[in-house]
Amino acid sequence: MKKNDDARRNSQVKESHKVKIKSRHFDFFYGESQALHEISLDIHAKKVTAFIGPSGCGKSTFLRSINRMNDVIDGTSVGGKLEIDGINIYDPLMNVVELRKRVGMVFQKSFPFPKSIYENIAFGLKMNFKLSKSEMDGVIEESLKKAAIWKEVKDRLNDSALGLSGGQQQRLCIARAIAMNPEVILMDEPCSALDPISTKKVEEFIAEFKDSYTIVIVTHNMQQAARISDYTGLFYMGKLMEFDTTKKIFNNPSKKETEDYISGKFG
Ligand SMILES: Nc1ncnc2c1ncn2[C@@H]1O[C@H](COP(=O)(O)OP(=O)(O)OP(=O)(O)O)[C@@H](O)[C@H]1O
Repeated sequence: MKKNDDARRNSQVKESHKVKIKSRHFDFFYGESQALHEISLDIHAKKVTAFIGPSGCGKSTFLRSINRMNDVIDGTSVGGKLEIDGINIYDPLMNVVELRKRVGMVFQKSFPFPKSIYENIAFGLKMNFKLSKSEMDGVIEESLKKAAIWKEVKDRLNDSALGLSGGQQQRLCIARAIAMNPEVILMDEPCSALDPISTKKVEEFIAEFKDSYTIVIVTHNMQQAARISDYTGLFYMGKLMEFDTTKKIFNNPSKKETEDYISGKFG
């Protein structure tokens, strides 16, 4: 009996370790205006989680809450609980710089620094790690390779990053994020400004490296959410309407609103 209990407890512990980010009754306010209401969900480690929903429903607000990107906006406040590895992200003792190292972000609009391709990645590395030149070169090459842009830039690392195409700039920003060796990568509509080929490259990056990172992506592209994610959450008017495996959400959602949104009846 004891053996069974131990086995069950061990499997429960293992199971709980798989949750990387845990949100319970999480509220978010811009001043007086409440943008998120009681968001409760588990984001699983080393899985891809997609957030979908009509414009203004709070997807980006929730995403940006995970690495406290919203802190820079005056007058914001939160309620409820948001944890990473069991630690409250909003604990006053949380080191936000460390948090953002662990939780990297790729934005809708890529914004490389007006520096060389090399410096775009080296900048953050120099600020955060003590690396020799050859170690730095190694990390930069590896990050650019993972982001599937190495072949295009390897002979022009000292050229300005602003000379790259939009799709290349977005992949450079992904390389910049992964160079910091994050545990979580937040992607806020990373493909919305990209052509289909660049979009495919970003999706290939996600598919290839999803076992190495916990990826959370906001997308308006329903097919993209269905293609690349393991879990999907539908936000609607600041609430989480439904959260489940992507398979369930797209094939057999529990709520009529989810079905209507997915089939394009509203949004
Ligand atoms: N900086 C801000 N100050 C005040 N209100 C904001 C701010 N940013 C967002 N909001 C409001 O919070 C709500 C949620 O916005 P959010 O950007 O999270 O939605 P979204 O689902 O990501 O939308 P979209 O798909 O259009 O990007 C909206 O009502 C929006 O107007």
